[in-house]
Amino acid sequence: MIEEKGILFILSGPSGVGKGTVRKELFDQATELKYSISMTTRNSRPGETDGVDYFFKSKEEFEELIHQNELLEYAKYVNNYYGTPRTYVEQTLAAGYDVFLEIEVQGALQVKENFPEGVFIFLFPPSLEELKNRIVSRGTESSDLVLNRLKEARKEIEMMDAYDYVVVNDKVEHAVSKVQSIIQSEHLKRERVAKQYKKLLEDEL
Ligand SMILES: Nc1ncnc2c1ncn2[C@@H]1O[C@H](COP(=O)(O)OP(=O)(O)OP(=O)(O)O)[C@@H](O)[C@H]1O
Ligand SMILES: Nc1nc2c(ncn2[C@@H]2O[C@H](COP(=O)(O)O)[C@@H](O)[C@H]2O)c(=O)[nH]1
Repeated sequence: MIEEKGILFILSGPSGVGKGTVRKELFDQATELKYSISMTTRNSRPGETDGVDYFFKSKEEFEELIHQNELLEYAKYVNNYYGTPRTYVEQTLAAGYDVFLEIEVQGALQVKENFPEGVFIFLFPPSLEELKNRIVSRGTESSDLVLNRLKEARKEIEMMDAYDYVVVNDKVEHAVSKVQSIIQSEHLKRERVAKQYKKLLEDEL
């Protein structure tokens, strides 16, 4: 019997490139994906809701989750912790649903160690100048934090080669359509492999 597990998709890339925007648009269209809501110790931004955008935690609560091995991955990013709840991801994949993570690069590399079969997508900005414009125009960070995020972005872009796919977020609809094509083709790939495997088993019997 072939196990029908879901596929883990990881969308990553520098702050401000548009990961959240692309993910929200994708989810408006692709209802079969399950989004894993992250934990964070950063303060909520206006309009963000606990349990929808993030699970907001204190530093102590987050460190306890680390200690209890409750996180699939976590990273300290510009003075705050961010992490992915392990149980949700493992149970949802085991139930046969695809899971979608939207996380920064250190975390994505940790996931790759434990889930090498995951599909890793790097969202790339049209230019560094445009990346800066996007973070600044979002208006959620002070100028110090914008600089820290841009410094981090340079390091993150250097890790791009570790990903399976690179998608340029020039126009949101283009980027979303490329991510949708990646999802479809990964399903076709796995169906093909499963068929070959089934045939191999039948031939052996
Ligand atoms: N293709 C695009 N063209 C122009 N602006 C965009 C595009 N994609 C996203 N933006 C804008 O850029 C800003 C940053 O986008 P978003 O918050 O989605 O980035 P992010 O990668 O999720 O950031 P972070 O990692 O900091 O959470 C937002 O103001 C968003 O509206
Ligand atoms: N390693 C992880 N990174 C995460 C997770 N959830 C979000 N993120 C990333 O953190 C930065 C900053 O996010 P912001 O909401 O403060 O702008 C960004 O790159 C997110 O994608 C996670 O669970 N693990």
